[in-house]
Amino acid sequence: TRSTRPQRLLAAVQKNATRGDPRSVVKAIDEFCRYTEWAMNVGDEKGCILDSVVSEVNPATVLELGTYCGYSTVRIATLLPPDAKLITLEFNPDFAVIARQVIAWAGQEEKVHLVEGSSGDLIPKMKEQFGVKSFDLVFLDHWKDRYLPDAKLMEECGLLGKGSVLLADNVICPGSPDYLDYVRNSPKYRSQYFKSHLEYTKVEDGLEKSVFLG
Ligand SMILES: CNc1ncnc2c1ncn2[C@@H]1O[C@H](/C=C/CNC(=O)c2cc(-c3ccc(F)cc3)cc(O)c2O)[C@H](F)[C@H]1O
Ligand SMILES: [Mg+2]
Repeated sequence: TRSTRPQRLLAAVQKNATRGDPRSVVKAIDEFCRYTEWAMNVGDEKGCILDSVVSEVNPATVLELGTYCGYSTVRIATLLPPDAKLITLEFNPDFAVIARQVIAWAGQEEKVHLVEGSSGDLIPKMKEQFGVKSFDLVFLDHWKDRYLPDAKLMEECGLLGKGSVLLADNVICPGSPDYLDYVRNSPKYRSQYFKSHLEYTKVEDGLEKSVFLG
């Protein structure tokens, strides 16, 4: 039967990227998505904004919601110190299988813990099961209607400390209006919009960076 888009993306990585070289993995995916087949990775333009926020926060613990093929997982992991931990959640097993191989090709397995399951089920287990006290950085890139409920769930589970940073993809396209309204108007957050474009297109999109004030 016909291959899936993630399978074709992985094949492009294994064909064009150098094993153990994360930058070549990122470049191979961006070229595949720009010139062969679009896929919903954060991409190169928004990826640079992601990189600058990761470098600024210099997080010891990171949570990513929505691994997909592992593109942003690799971008983030590459910038983390060796003892830092990146937990990424993905509930589609077919995507998880691909993401694990992309992360391995980039040589980032040590820093990445890909957990299969739903954020709604796993967030409440972060403390006891993964020994996480709080997350220094959370990258939200899963179903857009789940950004708000999961942000509130992380608050309720005590996973956000003073200074924790939420960075959300796609706040314009496809958009997450209820989340945007919440973080921009809640006294618990200081929020900032980074205008950019939808990956590999000229359509407007952007990232919202929201610092939890505790
Ligand atoms: C709900 N809890 C979840 N827990 C674990 N994994 C999850 C959960 N929910 C989803 N996943 C997992 O996270 C991923 C979901 C990514 C969704 N992303 C998008 O839809 C998305 C869409 C566009 C887009 C823009 C314009 C257009 F014309 C078409 C598409 C652009 C983007 O950058 C996106 O990120 C994965 F697929 C799903 O299994
Ligand atoms: Mg996205």
